Order: sequence, then C-alpha cells, then structure tokens
Amino acid sequence: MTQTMEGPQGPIETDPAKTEAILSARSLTRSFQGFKAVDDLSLDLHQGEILGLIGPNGAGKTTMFNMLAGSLLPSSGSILLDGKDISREGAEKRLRRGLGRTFQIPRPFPEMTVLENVLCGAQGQSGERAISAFFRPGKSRQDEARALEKARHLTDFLMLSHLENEKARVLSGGQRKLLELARILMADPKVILLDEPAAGVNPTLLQEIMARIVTLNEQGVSILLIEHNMDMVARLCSRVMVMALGQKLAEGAPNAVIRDPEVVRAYLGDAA
Ligand SMILES: Nc1ncnc2c1ncn2[C@@H]1O[C@H](COP(=O)(O)OP(=O)(O)OP(=O)(O)O)[C@@H](O)[C@H]1O
Repeated sequence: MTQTMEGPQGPIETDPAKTEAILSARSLTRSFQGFKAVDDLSLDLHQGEILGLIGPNGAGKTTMFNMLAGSLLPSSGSILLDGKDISREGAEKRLRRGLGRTFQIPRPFPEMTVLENVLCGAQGQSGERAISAFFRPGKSRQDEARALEKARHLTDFLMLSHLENEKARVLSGGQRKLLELARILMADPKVILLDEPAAGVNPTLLQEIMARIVTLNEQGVSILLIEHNMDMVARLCSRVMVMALGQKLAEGAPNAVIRDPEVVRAYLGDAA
C-alpha cells in the first residue's frame, strides 16, 4: 500500500473545465453577530479533483467547511451535492449522501477500541453506545461480517491494524487523524472535506498520509483540502482557492497563487 509522492505520482492532473462540479457552494454567507466570517463565497469542487482551500488564520475556512459539511447553517446561499440542494440537511444525512468531513482536531470515542471507532462510521451514529446498537438483533450476521471486514481493510489501509484493539485514547495526534479518516471511509464518501491533515503530524507519517490521499483520489474520491502546509498543498492540489476576510482572494494553480502579491500581503498582514 505504501506509495511515494516522488516521481510520476505528483499532483493528480485534472482539467476542471472538463469535469462536472460534484460539490458547489453558491454565494455562501455566514454571519456571527453581524460579523461576516464567510461573505458571499462560491466554489466548485470538480469530480475527481483535489482542491486546496487556503488562507491566513481567521479567513473563514473552517466556517466554510462547517457549512459544507452540515454542522453550521448558512445565513444565506446554497450548497449543491451532485446537483442536489443539500443546504438544509444535517451532517449525518450529508454523510449518507456521500459527503464526509474530518476535523482539525479529531475527537474519537476515547474508551472504544480503534476498530470499534471505525465501525461507528458504518452507521453514522454518535456516542459510545453506538457500537452496541451496531450489533443489534435486527442486523443480519452477514451485514455485521461485511462491516467488520471493511473496517479491518480500512484500518489496514490507514496503518492502524496493529492498534485495532487499543483504546482510541492511546493514539497520537496523527493516528487520530488516520482513525477519523477510516471512520468516514466506512460510509463510502464520494467527497471528503479534509481539515488540516498535516497539522501536528510527524514528517514520516505525513508522507504516508499524503500517499493515502492520492490513492483515495485515484479511486475517484473528490477532495477539498484545508491545509497550511504549502508544500503538501502544492504536491496534492491541481488548483487552490485563497480566502481572506471571508471572501475569495485568488484561485488557480498552487505555485502561481502563492506568488500572487495580494495573497502574500494577506498572509503577511501588516508586516507586508
Ligand atoms: N461561532 C463563532 N462565533 C463568532 N465568531 C466566529 C465563530 N466561528 C468563527 N468565528 C470568527 O470567524 C472568523 C473566521 O474563523 P474560521 O475559524 O472560519 O477561520 P479559519 O480560516 O478556519 O482560521 P484558522 O486557519 O485559524 O483555522 C474568525 O474571525 C473567527 O473568530
């Protein structure tokens, strides 16, 4: 499973003009007590693309993710998944439709094992009792066996097999990110919103995480990536959108965008 990011594997080439948008935000705005954290922002994530969403601290990236994933209602605007308006649906329903999301700081169920945490993704339940509900009488043994097999496959794919019977509380920050991704993959998402997968992760594990992201993308998963690690963004993304003060500041190929004087100014602030 191990893949290197060097050589021919580089960023996946997609031509956005040739692919349909699988996830679209139309004029999304979210205000907090009159302050617009996201201000009339539109974006299209194309089928098969890894799109980077970057910007300085406080730009509104997380607020954007929260709205796209369904944990925060927009003040105005709409969200389309595969052309269907999902703006008013909750996060669980969106996950069942194929829209998964990871968090900057993952919070697995600490007293459940790694494998049990992954299995929770099979039914999109929350709470530590989810696992007992999973093995409920109405559920066929075949379904259980299939889910277990899939959970084991994903734990293996995400390098957590040796920890599958450990409580999630013993995992490192990077391993928690992998666990969260495994849990989401149980729902077979077609779109994943990845929130800072590199933050707090050691360089070796980071290479492994990037390789897994590439593999998922090659398997057809479209990815919207929030990331401050520009090297990672440049290697994974064919296109990036830069946000500042809740609005779109720039959009284009990573290497061009990060040299854009306006983008540099937004990152450096008053020091520019
Ligand atoms: N629940 C909230 N109530 C009030 N203000 C909020 C709330 N959530 C976010 N904000 C404000 O909205 C702005 C955008 O925040 P957001 O977390 O979306 O930015 P970000 O780009 O994700 O930043 P970072 O890179 O630091 O995670 C910030 O000024 C933040 O203080």
